Amino acid sequence: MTVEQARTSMVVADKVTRVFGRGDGAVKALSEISFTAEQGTITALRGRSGSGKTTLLNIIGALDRPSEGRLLLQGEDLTVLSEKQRNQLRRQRIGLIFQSYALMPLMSAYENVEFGLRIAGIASSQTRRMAEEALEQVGMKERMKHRPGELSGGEQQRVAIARAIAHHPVLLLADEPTAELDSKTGRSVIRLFRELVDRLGMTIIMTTHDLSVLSMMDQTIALEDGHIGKANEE
Ligand SMILES: Nc1ncnc2c1ncn2[C@@H]1O[C@H](COP(=O)(O)OP(=O)(O)OP(=O)(O)O)[C@@H](O)[C@H]1O
Repeated sequence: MTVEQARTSMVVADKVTRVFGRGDGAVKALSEISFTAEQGTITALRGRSGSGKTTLLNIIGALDRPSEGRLLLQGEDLTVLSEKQRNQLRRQRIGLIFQSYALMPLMSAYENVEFGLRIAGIASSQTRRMAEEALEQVGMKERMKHRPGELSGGEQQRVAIARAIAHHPVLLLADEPTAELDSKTGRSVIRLFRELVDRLGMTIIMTTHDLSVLSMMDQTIALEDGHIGKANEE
């Protein structure tokens, strides 16, 4: 990796190691993981349960810090930032999608997205326009008055995606975004990801167990027990 590459890539993981606990009880969840994700691409982190996917995603999303190694976002080393700086960076530049959607059941789709923007500190004069725009981008504007319980799993996931992209992040991180969906709906979520990449220039990193979506990725990083797996060499 040249210095120039490190500066221009969206994400650079440089020998990222994460150890939980100390002494005899210590667990090495990640061991010297290095990879690069370029702007405008979709990367899958795949591997069995316990292989370290979520731990790595949390470090990329500045929710956690490596024990050793560096994580660069747009050339900036996240590992040297204070917690306050990391929170601010996450609010401005990163969108997060969780497996279980994490939508508020008593709020409509629109209110869920708008609430997310308010929490992110967006001025109230802007939140309506930004929430509607995000719901439009995921094809949910017509159904935005519905509550999550009145929507299908695929539609709920679209609302969760709208909430994650409404503040215009450069990087979208998704933990098992297709796990709760049937394979057809799962593929349509990945097609939506592709549109976000092509139309908005977003960069997406997602974890998955789902082999059927891997052909739709630009890059797959296989993890095995916290190491980069042999599958990457195939
Ligand atoms: N906070 C923690 N404290 C201690 N050990 C942890 C912690 N978080 C993760 N681990 C351990 O680190 C390893 C990797 O876990 P991780 O959740 O990253 O795997 P994963 O590939 O995302 O699994 P899954 O697909 O089940 O979510 C596991 O052995 C796990 O038990």
